[in-house]
This record gives sequence, structure tokens and C-alpha cells, in this order.
Amino acid sequence: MKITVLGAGAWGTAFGQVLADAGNDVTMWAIEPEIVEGIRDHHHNGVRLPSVEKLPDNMTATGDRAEAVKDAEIVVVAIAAQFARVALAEFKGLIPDTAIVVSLMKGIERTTSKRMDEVVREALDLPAERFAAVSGPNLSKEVADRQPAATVVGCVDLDNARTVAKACTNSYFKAFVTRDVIGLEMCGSLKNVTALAVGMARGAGYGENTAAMIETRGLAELTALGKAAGADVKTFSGLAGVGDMTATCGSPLSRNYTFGANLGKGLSVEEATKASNGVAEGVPTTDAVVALGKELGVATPLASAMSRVLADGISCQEMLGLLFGDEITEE
Ligand SMILES: NC(=O)C1=CN([C@@H]2O[C@H](COP(=O)(O)OP(=O)(O)OC[C@H]3O[C@@H](n4cnc5c(N)ncnc54)[C@H](OP(=O)(O)O)[C@@H]3O)[C@@H](O)[C@H]2O)C=CC1
Ligand SMILES: O=C(CO)COP(=O)(O)O
Repeated sequence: MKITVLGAGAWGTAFGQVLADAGNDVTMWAIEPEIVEGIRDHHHNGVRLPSVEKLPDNMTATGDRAEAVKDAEIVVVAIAAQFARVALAEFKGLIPDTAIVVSLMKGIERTTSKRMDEVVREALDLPAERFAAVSGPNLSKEVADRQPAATVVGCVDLDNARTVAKACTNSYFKAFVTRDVIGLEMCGSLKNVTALAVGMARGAGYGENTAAMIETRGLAELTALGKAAGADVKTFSGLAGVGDMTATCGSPLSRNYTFGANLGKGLSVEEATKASNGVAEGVPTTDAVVALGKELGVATPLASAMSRVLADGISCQEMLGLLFGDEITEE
């Protein structure tokens, strides 16, 4: 198939390689001329994915929007979530009206508390059956190294989910399908907030018990929110839920975990932002989760505690104190 990836960041590029390895013709679109030239002329993205020496031959790049999406059968969006709406507005009217648009993004829009399925569909005026989300335990560096991994493709139209899943399945990457787009979106974006908190606890020197406590409570929080938003609870125990929580909260390859670890070691939010080698989506998503919780009438103790960390610089111990609360409650 002819597939275009918008955004040549770490995951956009690694997923582009997955698609190319599955036999598709892949065009990456990026704003920065250095990235475009690197991929097009040298099959290398030295800015965002330097660990891959040579990207596949059936992968090219352009900085021209119309040229990028011309004749595309699938358009994949891998732009930092807070910029997706504004970046996609420039593609409205250019994307073929038969193309399936796939989001790899894991975040909630801070200004509106909307999920990426809502943002992408609004920005492109896209019907639900032409939108798919991809979410799972997919640390970009490991996938770029072609280590075995799996993901989930969600679309209300299961045939379109299968089309996307087939396009991204190869010898080391396996895609499952679901109709539960909302569940995938909630899992992907909310686990990043949990990863910030686990990273923070690790950075502060705490061990397995503390990490397991935060991950489990984080999963409970995202399950409650997801259910209230209309997700299928089964999704939370699958690859996109428990699976991604385990990968992201357990690896220094995660930008969210590392951002949190730096906070736990005593860096300020500003210093941790400077030290980050890519977008830590959990940071802007945290307040959006708190707002979403209020909107849906669901308690969000973990996101609320992390919001205090990010806004007021409270310590890890204080953050965990807020998580515990004073009352004895049922689990
Ligand atoms: N890395 C990973 O392991 C995984 C990431 N994801 C999700 O995928 C999404 C992208 O992540 P990733 O590629 O790793 O992030 P990176 O930080 O590596 O790259 C971010 C991308 O967003 C683009 N971008 C930022 N602002 C704008 C803008 N205003 N207009 C157009 N493009 C813009 C960047 O372009 P430029 O380079 O020109 O600045 C870059 O391509 C995130 O939502 C992330 O949560 C999901 C699964 C795994
Ligand atoms: O979502 C991820 C793995 O599935 C990657 O997490 P980070 O964005 O924190 O690097």
C-alpha cells in the first residue's frame, strides 16, 4: 500500500520502518528540512532516531504537504499531541477522501480535554469509520531495533482496522484489532501520567512495592475514567492497557518515565523538560486528565497529585501522600 506518515519523530520514524518492512511504500512528512533530507537522501533520521543506521529503501520523505499525502491509502499521524490540531489543519482538503487516517499519538488536548480521535476527526472533518488508533507497548527504540512487539489497531469499522493491522504486521511486529477506539485512546494517554509518577518514585530511590502500587492505582484510575468515557473495560487488561503500563513504567527508554525520574532526583520541571529527548506527553496531559475527571464525575487522585508536582513542585513524598488520602476506603 501507499502510506504516508505525518511527523518524523522517534515513533513516527520507527513505525514508518515497521510499515516499510511489511512491504508498503512509505513517505514521511516532516517540517524540518534536515530531517527530510536525512531520510530522503541518506535513509537516516539523525535528529529523532539516530540508533537506526539505515532506514529501508522503500521509505522516503518530503516537506511538501500536498506531495506527501497524494494518492495515500493510509495516512498515519505521529505529531506531538498538543500540536496535532494545528498541524492537521494544513492537511484538510489534501488527504484523499478514501484514505484511512491512523493516530499513533498518546495524549489528551490540554485546552479542550479531548482525545486524539476527537481532535483528528474534528481537524480533518473525518467520519468515524475512516479513523483508526494504534496503541500498545511500543517503545520506539526497541521497535526500531526490530525486537518482537505487538500492538492494537482500533476502528469502529473492523474491516478498516484489519486493513491497517495487515499493513503494519511483519515478522517482528504483530497487530491485533478492536472496535474500542475510546479504550485505546484512554489507555495510551493516561498511562503516561502514571509513568511520570512511577519514574518520580524510582528517581527518589523507591523500589518495587512503590512502583507496583502506583502502576496498579494508575490502572484503576484510567479504567474508571475510560469506563465513564464509554470504553470497553476489557481493553484495559490487554496490550494497550496493562501491557503498555508495564512497558512504559518499567523502562528508562520511556520519555515520561525518564521525565518523572528526573523530577524525583530533584530537577525542576523546566530542567526535566530541557533534559528530555522527545515529547513527554504525560506533562500536558496531566491537567487534561484532571479536567476530564471533573467533567465525567470520576476521582483522579494520581493525576491530581501529579498536577501539583508539575504546578507547585511538591516532592515525591508529598505526591504519594496525596495519593494515599486520609480515609480507609475499599480498593
Ligand atoms: N516514542 C515512543 O516510544 C512512542 C510514542 N508514541 C506517541 O507518538 C507520538 C509521537 O511521538 P514521537 O515520535 O516519539 O515524538 P518525538 O518527540 O520524537 O517527535 C514529535 C513529533 O511531533 C512533531 N511536531 C511537534 N510540533 C509540531 C508542529 N507544530 N507541527 C508539526 N509537527 C510537530 C515533531 O516534528 P519536528 O521533529 O519537526 O519537531 C516530531 O515529528 C506521541 O504522542 C507519543 O506519545 C506512541 C508509542 C510509542
Ligand atoms: O508509549 C510509549 C511506549 O508504548 C512510549 O512512551 P514515552 O512517550 O514515554 O517514550
